[in-house]
Amino acid sequence: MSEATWQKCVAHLQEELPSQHFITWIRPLKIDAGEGWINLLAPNRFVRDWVQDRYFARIKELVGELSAEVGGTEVQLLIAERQQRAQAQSTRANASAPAAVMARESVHVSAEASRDVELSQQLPLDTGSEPVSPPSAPGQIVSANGQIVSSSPQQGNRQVEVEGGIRHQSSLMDNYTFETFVEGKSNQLARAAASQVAENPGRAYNPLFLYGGVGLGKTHLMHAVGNSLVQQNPNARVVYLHSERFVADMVKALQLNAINEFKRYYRSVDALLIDDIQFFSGKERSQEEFFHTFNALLEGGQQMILTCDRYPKEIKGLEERLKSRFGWGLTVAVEPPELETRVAILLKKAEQEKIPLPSDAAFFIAQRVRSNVRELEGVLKRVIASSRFMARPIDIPLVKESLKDLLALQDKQVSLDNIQRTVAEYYKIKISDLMSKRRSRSVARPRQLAMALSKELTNHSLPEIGEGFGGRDHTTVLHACRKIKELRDSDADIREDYKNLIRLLTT
Ligand SMILES: Nc1ncnc2c1ncn2[C@@H]1O[C@H](COP(=O)(O)OP(=O)(O)OP(=O)(O)O)[C@@H](O)[C@H]1O
Repeated sequence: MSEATWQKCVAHLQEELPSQHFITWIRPLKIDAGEGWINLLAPNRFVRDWVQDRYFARIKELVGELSAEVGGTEVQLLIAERQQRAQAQSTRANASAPAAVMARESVHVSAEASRDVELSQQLPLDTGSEPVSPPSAPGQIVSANGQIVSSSPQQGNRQVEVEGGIRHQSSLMDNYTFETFVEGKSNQLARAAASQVAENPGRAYNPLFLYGGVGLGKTHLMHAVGNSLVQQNPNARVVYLHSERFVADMVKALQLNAINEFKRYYRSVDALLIDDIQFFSGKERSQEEFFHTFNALLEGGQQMILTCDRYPKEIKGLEERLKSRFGWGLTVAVEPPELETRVAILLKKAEQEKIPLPSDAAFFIAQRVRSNVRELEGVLKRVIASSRFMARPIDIPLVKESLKDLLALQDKQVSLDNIQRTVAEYYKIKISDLMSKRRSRSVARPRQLAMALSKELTNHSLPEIGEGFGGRDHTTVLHACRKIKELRDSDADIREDYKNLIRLLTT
């Protein structure tokens, strides 16, 4: 392999890649070549890993084609850091241990890097306020023509075919769209805010901060915005990553003295989506870096969407200045979906799977799986699997059969007694008050709540519940359920009480 052939390869890459990517990753490569082998020498381990992960396959392909054109033999390609040259040569001399060996090594480096911040805190602090400049890309996944940039390969991992012929991975989950997101009271505001952001990135709400418990659709909404931005503008540089990945990238960049590339990369995006920012908690160096990134993006009018499992002010170990900045845009809660939304989600997911799901079966499942949507999806998958396995259509008997263990556990946990005891304790009244005929508000409201909870959390029929509450008629129970539903919409205290009681009874 001659220098001239390598230069041809470089020329191809220059055409295929966005210029900033070419300048950052390809141009610094030097070669060391001989008959039948070529060793790419990267200035540091960081560039080596990056090229290894994103460009190596394409380079290999080009080198093969170009050597064949000049009648050369098969070329063995390696990549190493410049200082590892001797080692790489000895590897080469010893055996044919090319790309794969190096590739494995790069995976190892990433894992090492995620050891996090204890290490990074010993490293020099760079307050980093240099201007935004063209992208380079630590630990990220970049499309060949820059049209999608995303991160965190453990996410979507879908292959994207892009102009220029290089295949890259993008981690925007393409099924997490607005179309596949079911709207209900619990997520209405978050859904509306996300659509606004998708329509007016950088202007509507910046940052958009979504918070709420696990598995409630925050990540889904975030990706929906990202997908929408890319759909509207295929050149939009949308970066999605988990906050742990941000930390790991930063640690790695510090270790490898490539912090400026790290900064440039994160500050050059059109939209930065960071999931589960509670992981920044206690990681001071990452917070420092993120703070500067945050400011640069905000100043540049680039959109940020952040998710967290709690309200920003409640994140312990997070700097006050970050907490206050998170509130500069819009902070919206995503709540656990109510029964009707759970049913709608199940029906939608079944439709996506092209499996008929009768609404009574959907209702049956939704009444029993209340904690979050991820769990709901898991249960539906189980039911679908049973249906396929037994070659039977989904109906309530099949659902009961496939969820036998789960239902048995639930029946044990939530009983009328349990509900009555919990409600009485919560309102500091006597259980006998719940059974009594007393009509004063301080007793009647808790009683109605307890009845509504019994309908929601147990499999008892209305007459059975009435019976369990001092022998009342089923219409009284029905009235209680309707009243509580109405109050949950109009009265914040009742809404809060209901939510707290559900939590007390189900966790
Ligand atoms: N309203 C919804 N409509 C359709 N699917 C939903 C909805 N809410 C959640 N999901 C689905 O539930 C699963 C979990 O959602 P997601 O990962 O977005 O939750 P999350 O709030 O980000 O949770 P975590 O904090 O655990 O990451 C996903 O498969 C998502 O598609």
